[in-house]
Amino acid sequence: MAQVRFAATPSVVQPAPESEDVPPLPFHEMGLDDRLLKAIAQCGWAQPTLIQERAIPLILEGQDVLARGRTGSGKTGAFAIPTLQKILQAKATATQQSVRALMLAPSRELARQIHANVLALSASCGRVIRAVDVSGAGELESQRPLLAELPDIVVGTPARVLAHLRAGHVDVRASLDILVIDEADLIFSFGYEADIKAILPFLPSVVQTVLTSATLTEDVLKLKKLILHNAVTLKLEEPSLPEASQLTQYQIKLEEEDKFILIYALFKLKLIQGKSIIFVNSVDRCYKIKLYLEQFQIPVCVLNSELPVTTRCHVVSQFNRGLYDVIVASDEKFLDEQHYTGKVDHDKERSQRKKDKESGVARGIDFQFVSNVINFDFPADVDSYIHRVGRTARGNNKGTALSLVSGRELALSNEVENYLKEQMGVEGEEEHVFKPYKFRMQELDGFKYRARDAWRAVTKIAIREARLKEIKHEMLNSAKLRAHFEVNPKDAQILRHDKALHTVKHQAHLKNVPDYIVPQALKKVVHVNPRNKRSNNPLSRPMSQAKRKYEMSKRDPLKNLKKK
Ligand SMILES: Nc1ncnc2c1ncn2[C@@H]1O[C@H](COP(=O)(O)OP(=O)(O)OP(=O)(O)O)[C@@H](O)[C@H]1O
Repeated sequence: MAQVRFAATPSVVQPAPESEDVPPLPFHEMGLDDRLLKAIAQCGWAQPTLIQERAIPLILEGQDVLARGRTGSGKTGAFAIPTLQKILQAKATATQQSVRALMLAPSRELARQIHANVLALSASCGRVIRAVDVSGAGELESQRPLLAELPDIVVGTPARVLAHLRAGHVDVRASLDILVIDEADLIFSFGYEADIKAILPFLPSVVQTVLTSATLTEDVLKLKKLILHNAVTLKLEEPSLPEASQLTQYQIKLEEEDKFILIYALFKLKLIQGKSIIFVNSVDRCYKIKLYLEQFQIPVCVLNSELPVTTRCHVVSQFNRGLYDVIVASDEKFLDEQHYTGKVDHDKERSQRKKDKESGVARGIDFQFVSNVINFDFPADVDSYIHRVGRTARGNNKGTALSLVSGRELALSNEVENYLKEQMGVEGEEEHVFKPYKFRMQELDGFKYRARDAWRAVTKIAIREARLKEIKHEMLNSAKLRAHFEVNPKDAQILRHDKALHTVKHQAHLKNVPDYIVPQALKKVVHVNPRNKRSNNPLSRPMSQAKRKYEMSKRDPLKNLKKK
């Protein structure tokens, strides 16, 4: 039956050393402060990733660095650790508090993540290091007090940081030691080039600069020329995705109906272990899968371009905290939104931005400890595949990717596999990067009828209602609209009591998996419905309402007492 089981909770593996004779340089041999080593250990980072091993010593030496590393290679730690070390060193002798590091990221989500990483890595330093994230959506003026305290590290999007510098909320000309521009290629795609240029006159004439990027585009090289001096370029010759020992990539050829039958069975029979992201190609499909899986009591959350940035951050943080095991993500239109970056589109960059059309969800956002990525719909191109699959097997963790490929998607999947084969140096027609996911679909016949029922129940109207419901929920919770609702409580009421939702027809039987539909081969390994067994408790057996009432009253000691 299911010959391949998904990876269990990820375990840590060693980073590949450059050659057999050169062992990786461990963190404790990098001359780092004990407080940092303690925090690194608390993050669970046993060994540096390749990019960390190379970049940390260079940045500590004071070199300008352009670090190209594949997605999930640990670039944030590569610049955050040496920055913190330098700040600790400087503060040991400094007499004045000042802003020493500026970290720019192309989106609020990424800025928030960098900030969270910096806080985690400085957790053992007590109050010695202060870091603020100014990328939030609030008023510029409200962040002024944060900057007035001269935090050691300021994190933000280029537009926000520039606005503060122009407003005179902070002056770093005499104090800044290090400038980091993370995801430099996205800085261009998101139209921040002009802001970066405008920031430069507010910086000291000489400042150590670190650029990180997943790709070395022309734009990134231009930026390197503009702001880096005698920089070392770390162009790690790694394939775009981790090697097979860290990331297992499976593929199964299935048409639409079999796709939804399979995911139902995989989740319901717990053949997938650990946290998973299911990728689809549109917002509608996102809700379709959510409403479909929810009928089987498989709780999932959604992430898509319609949700405001705060909600998206909230969803990712809930997922990271383990509140959900499954996220359904779609990436359509993600970057066309003004609110993603908090910035007006620049026409010039628009066409380029479209190329990145899925990086918003998939790229840069750090879903933690994702064991599996499932491509329910196959992505549109190689880049999208890499960005999606790059959400698992991050840092030194292991992961699995499973692509469900229909006949129409086969050509795309071959294209992606050929690209990966070339990158990984896999030769020969018979050799594959995508392992076949061997699942005998005919044994899922018992699941078919339930799956069809549930799939059909998710009508277009149900999807529209689900999307509307989420938007209404966002409006009711919007900080910006709160004042309006206080003055106009009727508006809030209307939103709350708008016409009843055409929710998906509730089919109680779908939540259980009767034993007779479980494939014979899996009966011994899966444990579904432990409550299916007849129990001695009469209340747990199916019974009419009248009978239940009678049983309840029989069990209620007070009622029994009264009768006596
Ligand atoms: N040395 C390490 N050991 C184990 N895990 C690590 C290590 N360094 C970083 N990680 C983890 O790996 C994940 C990816 O790190 P990070 O976000 O810095 O990657 P990235 O290269 O910036 O990726 P992207 O380009 O997609 O943003 C994070 O969850 C991080 O906690």
